[in-house]
Amino acid sequence: MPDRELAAGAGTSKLAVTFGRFVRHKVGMTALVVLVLVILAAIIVPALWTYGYSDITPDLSQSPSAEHPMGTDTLGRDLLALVLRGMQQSLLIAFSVTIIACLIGVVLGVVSGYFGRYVDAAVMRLVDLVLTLPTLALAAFLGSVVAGRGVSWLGLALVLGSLMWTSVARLVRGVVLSLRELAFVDAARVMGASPARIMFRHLVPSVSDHIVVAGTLMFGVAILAESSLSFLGFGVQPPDTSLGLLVANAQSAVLTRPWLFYFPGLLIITIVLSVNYVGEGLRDAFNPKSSPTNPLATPRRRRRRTAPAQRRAAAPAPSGALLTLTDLSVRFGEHLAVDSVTLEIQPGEVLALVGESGSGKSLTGLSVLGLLPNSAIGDGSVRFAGDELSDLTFNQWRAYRGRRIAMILQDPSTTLNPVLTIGAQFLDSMRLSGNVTRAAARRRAIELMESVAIKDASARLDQYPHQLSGGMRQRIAIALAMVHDPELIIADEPTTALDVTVQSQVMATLALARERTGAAMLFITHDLALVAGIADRVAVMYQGRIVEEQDVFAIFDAPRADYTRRLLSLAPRIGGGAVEPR
Ligand SMILES: Nc1ncnc2c1ncn2[C@@H]1O[C@H](COP(=O)(O)OP(=O)(O)OP(=O)(O)O)[C@@H](O)[C@H]1O
Repeated sequence: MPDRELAAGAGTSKLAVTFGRFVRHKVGMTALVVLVLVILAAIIVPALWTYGYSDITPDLSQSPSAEHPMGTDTLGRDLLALVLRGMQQSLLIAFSVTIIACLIGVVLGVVSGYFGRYVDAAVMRLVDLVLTLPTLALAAFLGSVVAGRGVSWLGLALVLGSLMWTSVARLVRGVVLSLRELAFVDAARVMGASPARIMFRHLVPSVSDHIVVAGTLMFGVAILAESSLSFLGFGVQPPDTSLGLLVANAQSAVLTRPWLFYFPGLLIITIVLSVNYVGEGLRDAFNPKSSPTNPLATPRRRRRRTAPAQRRAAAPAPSGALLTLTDLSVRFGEHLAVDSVTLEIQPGEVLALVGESGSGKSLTGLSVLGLLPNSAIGDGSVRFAGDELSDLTFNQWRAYRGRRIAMILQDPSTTLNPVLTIGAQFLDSMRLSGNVTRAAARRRAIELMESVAIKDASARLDQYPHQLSGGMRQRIAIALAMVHDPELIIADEPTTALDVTVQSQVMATLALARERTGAAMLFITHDLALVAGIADRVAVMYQGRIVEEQDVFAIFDAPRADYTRRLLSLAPRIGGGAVEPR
């Protein structure tokens, strides 16, 4: 985990962390500087420059000189003054198009994603319809209508904006579809919030990063669209000008007076490339995991390290531990959620990580798989079988996730894909490690399901998760985690979402599956009673720190930390008796 981020992010908000990431994105930052310079030039220089864009000088068709740095056109107008005016108009139109398209796209996207069903179908058909329209031809037609009525740049921006919103609408709809089922939306509903409030107060801010990136990229497209329209004669009309119009006017003079063509052409390229690179930088800054080649995800000092294949053969950690966490910290702005956690798990060992809600257990587990939330800033070392994991790239992670380290999460109803049959989910998982025939996958899936006590496994393979009970779903999640015979299983509160009677069956299944494969396990729970039946060692976590770590017998017989004693006093006694280690 990038410690530079920790330094940059300590005591700062998510926005500041994102800004810090963007500032370190060299390409994005360089592009932003270029873009700002271009915009400043378009705003400031016309007021300082000797010539106005409509001034006629006696210097006809002059090549660049000290008097006219970009030369003059056939009418004697100074090209620098024209280019500056062209930049103003092109930037103004592109900016307006972006705002209009984003407004339409966000409103339709969020409404479509939130209401779903008929509303969604109607909006999506509208999107399809607009996508089938030949945008440029239609914009040319509408542009000529508005231009004919003397409508200015705003008319052109309205025409383009009303044709270019579809990508934003589809993006926002997709994100809202996945967000609307989350608990915070239900909570807002329960509090009596109106749909409009839920959409624009709760959902739109959650997609703001997507909107900013999409808007930036659209700005580049809008510059090109305006230039193309003006080039075709349907955009900005003389005596005013734009970059596209200047290029169009220079067409016939490319060989005789090339400066008329090169300067506005180069500016269009510069602006569009800069905007695109700024968009790329923003995307990486908002979501460092989004790009496998994102330099922010793999700081340079870490990229020098060996590839996973080489590291697999590397010597194990000196202690022989399978997993070693050293000084692991996770921070959200000023909040230190995990504070210098150091832990070891030996091959085949079960370490229980116990603590109350919010103590940092899940974040510790997620750190092992490099799956921290985007807003989290992590630091410290995670060594697995001698390999340092904290600096892997997206592709390098694939050698570990699901294959060598498996994770079982709290709620099987959300971890299993609701639209795939159980059989398809086994097949998908098995294909991670190479091609496997359907028949072979089916045989192995049945074997795995029987090993977690699923009766009638063959018939279950054709069912969907919603057709199974909660306990069955979690046992299938355990079987899925075992597909690749992982060396380490991270089980994060695997029974919390189940009712008490099913809990013990699932725990027994988990213990059996682990014993059968000999995998080590990090068992995360807030329930000390569960720990007794499965763990070899217990680490107790409180407010982000490990306050005690002992053998499972010692934890129950002679707890050292006050907090552990308090936890023990709260642990339920099955049948009223004491909690017994296994
Ligand atoms: N995405 C996030 N943004 C901000 N804070 C977060 C985020 N995820 C977790 N936290 C904070 O980090 C702390 C530890 O969270 P974590 O999920 O690791 O706790 P936990 O011990 O696993 O609790 P639980 O069993 O309730 O999940 C909590 O204070 C939580 O509020």
